Amino acid sequence: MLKPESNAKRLLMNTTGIWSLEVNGEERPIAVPGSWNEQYQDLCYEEGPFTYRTILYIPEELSKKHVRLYFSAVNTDCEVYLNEEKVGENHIGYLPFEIDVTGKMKPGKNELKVVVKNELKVGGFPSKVPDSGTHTVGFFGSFPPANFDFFPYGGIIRPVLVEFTDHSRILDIWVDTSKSEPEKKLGRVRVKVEVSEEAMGEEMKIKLGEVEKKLKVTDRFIEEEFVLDDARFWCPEDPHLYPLRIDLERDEYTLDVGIRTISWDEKRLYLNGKPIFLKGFGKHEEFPVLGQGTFYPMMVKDFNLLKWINANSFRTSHYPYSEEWLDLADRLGILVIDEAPHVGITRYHYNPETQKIAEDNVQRMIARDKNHPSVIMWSVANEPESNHPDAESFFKALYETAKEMDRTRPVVMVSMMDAPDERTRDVALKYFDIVCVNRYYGWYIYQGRIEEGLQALEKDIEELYARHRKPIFVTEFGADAIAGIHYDPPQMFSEEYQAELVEKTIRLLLKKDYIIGTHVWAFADFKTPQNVRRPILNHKGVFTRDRQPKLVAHVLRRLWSEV
Ligand SMILES: O=C(O)[C@H]1O[C@@H](Oc2ccc([N+](=O)[O-])cc2)[C@H](O)[C@@H](O)[C@@H]1O
Repeated sequence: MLKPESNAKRLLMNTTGIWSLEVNGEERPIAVPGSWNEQYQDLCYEEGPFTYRTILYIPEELSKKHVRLYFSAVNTDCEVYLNEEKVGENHIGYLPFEIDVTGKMKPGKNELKVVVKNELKVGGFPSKVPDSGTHTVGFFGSFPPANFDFFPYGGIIRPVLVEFTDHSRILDIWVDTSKSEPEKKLGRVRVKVEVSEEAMGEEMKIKLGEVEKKLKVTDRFIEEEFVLDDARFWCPEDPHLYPLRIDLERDEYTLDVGIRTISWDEKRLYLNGKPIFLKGFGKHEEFPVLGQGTFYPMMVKDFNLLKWINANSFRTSHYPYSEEWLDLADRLGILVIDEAPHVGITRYHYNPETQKIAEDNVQRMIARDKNHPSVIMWSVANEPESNHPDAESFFKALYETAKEMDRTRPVVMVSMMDAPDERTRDVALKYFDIVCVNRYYGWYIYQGRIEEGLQALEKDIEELYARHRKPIFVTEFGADAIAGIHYDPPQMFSEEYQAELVEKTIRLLLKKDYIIGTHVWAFADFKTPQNVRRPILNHKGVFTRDRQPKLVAHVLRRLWSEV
């Protein structure tokens, strides 16, 4: 599935703006994209279902085109109706889905209706804590009872687009540069294009940079290889993109291609044959008032801050982000660990039906993001209950699903398990290419005792390496700091404590030659469900929720300029 594009042969209509939301038979204005929870106080904790409506006006000539509705993301379960006819449904958030409505758009006025429910479900997506009784403590008494640590925002969170094309059209494009030889500056770009039946017999032009190939379309799938001498390899220092242009007689599509290779061995991760160390963060796509609604200034600001702080990467914890994040990452040279919307997976997910859904989610993420040079790794889940015996076959299947679609990138699962305590033994981590772990020494354990925490961390990491003999990526560590709180000697929740813990953890991990990266949790403060550990926000941000630096930001900026 290709992201809709506007060009000389394709027309794109954006429905962004004020839609109508029906709540208990009453109509209210609602912004799309956005989350309902932050636009109305009385809807803050509501799961719906709520009915969204908007009107689409279509000129007559466009109603005869191939028409596709593209929902960039709806959280979470939804049914879509066009002029009162049900045209589609979708059941996972954070991933796009398309609906072919060719022949169903009338000239003039059309009503688009979307019924959305954002229900937390035990064993479902989004995941609910199995026991959410009011007398349980800590996260298990959270409200709303999300089985994860960020606010479960609902609604049409990303743009809804209507794309008009000819019936003869380009359906998908795959780009593979993994056979390139960086030492020889030799770029090999394999391009595969899928077209509709109607394109058969047409002439196609495929142009990469200055090289153009012409051919006659005789098959739904067309494959070509471009060989470039003296290629500019895409990397954080020089994120060079070559425009790839596909032309049919009645359709066209342009995609930016970065030529680069990814590889790994027992100890290291390599970009273009050279070891790369990942410096950066886990983060969230959320903001006051907007909830999880797409918001472009925040993306530009966050990339600006990533550059300012000398980071080279981030993880799209704990769901795929808006596609524009990846377009910007390609352009600016930031590496991305792309994570499936699988957070809070428990033993209640380990059944064939849910496994099928999870496999589908992984496939949909890879289908969406496969062509981005910035995506360096696929993560199939964050912190599942992976010490449960049934986790083994579940995650093995997700690993294989990802590998079947893409053998060129490492596939990982982010584990909070496999610590020295035998009860945390991870049964699935062994299947993955790189060992990714989240560790909170000096925070949840060894509270207030940074030095002892570091010793325990070192032992833990050494044991992990001895068990797995694979590169280790510490995908989370950190401490809450409430901006403006200072304390000496450093106390938990002070800016000093966070700065010391983060700096010392990174310095310790840098000494191990099998550590391929350290990602601080988190980039910025973010809203969570209500519970005793969270004064409205998770305060582990290196930046505040409105993107101002805490003390640790200055420390990281200096540290990361040296490594
Ligand atoms: O807690 C955090 O700040 C972050 O850590 C991770 O979740 C944990 C929650 C509790 C414990 N614990 O009690 O040990 C450890 C980890 C999650 O990946 C992340 O979404 C969350 O925001």
